[in-house]
Amino acid sequence: TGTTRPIRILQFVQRCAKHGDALSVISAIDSFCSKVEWAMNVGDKKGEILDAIVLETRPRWVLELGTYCGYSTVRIARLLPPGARLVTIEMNPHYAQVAKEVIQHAGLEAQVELLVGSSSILIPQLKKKLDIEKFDLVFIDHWKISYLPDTKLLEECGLLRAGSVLLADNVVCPGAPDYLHYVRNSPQYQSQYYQSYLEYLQVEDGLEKSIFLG
Ligand SMILES: CNc1ncnc2c1ncn2[C@@H]1O[C@H](/C=C/CNC(=O)c2cc(-c3ccc(F)cc3)cc(O)c2O)[C@H](F)[C@H]1O
Ligand SMILES: [Mg+2]
Repeated sequence: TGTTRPIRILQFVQRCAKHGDALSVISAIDSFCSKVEWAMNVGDKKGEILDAIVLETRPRWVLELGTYCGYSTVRIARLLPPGARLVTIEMNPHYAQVAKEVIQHAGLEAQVELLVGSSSILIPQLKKKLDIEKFDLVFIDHWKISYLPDTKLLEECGLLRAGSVLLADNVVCPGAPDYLHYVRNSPQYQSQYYQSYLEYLQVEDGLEKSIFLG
């Protein structure tokens, strides 16, 4: 009984962050998760690398796998050019509801399409459902064992184009070894590791940026 960690994060955001101010939502979550309760958000250090890659990519269509509480959803959506859209997939309805309210508090609901369901079911439906051609940027942050199968599914569904950027969280901790081997050895990808730290801790982690070559 009682609340869940995502609910406690949402309550802190609703109490301490200014409605419509994405930066205050981001810093409220980082403050809560670094001082009160750790949570698996990409966090402030890796978040700065994520921000830089969103800005350099200037994406029109972004896909996020694993919404959780919506922290990285807000980080990405706040940096999108007008008309650009972020599709985020979350299979846990409780997490999805929390994320929906976090995204609303940040005032970014117009830029975000939050889909509740498993990526393996929803990815093949995206072209039909959302009139999408290809994704310019994919942020991968769901179950680590699902990174590789879902990357192959994106390829098979024709959702990547030459130049599409995949950005994967946690390639060191907890790690995604089969995914890392694939993107670093496949001739279809140009891959680069960005060393950083696990969210809110002094443990190494990093992001892997992989450009699909088509
Ligand atoms: C498989 N298809 C899915 N489709 C839609 N939503 C999904 C799917 N699979 C999961 N979800 C959804 O995506 C989320 C899952 C995120 C998993 N993330 C982590 O495990 C993760 C773990 C650590 C970590 C590091 C050190 C340590 F000591 C303990 C933990 C750090 C991180 O940054 C992480 O991202 C959500 F929970 C799940 O419903
Ligand atoms: Mg992560």
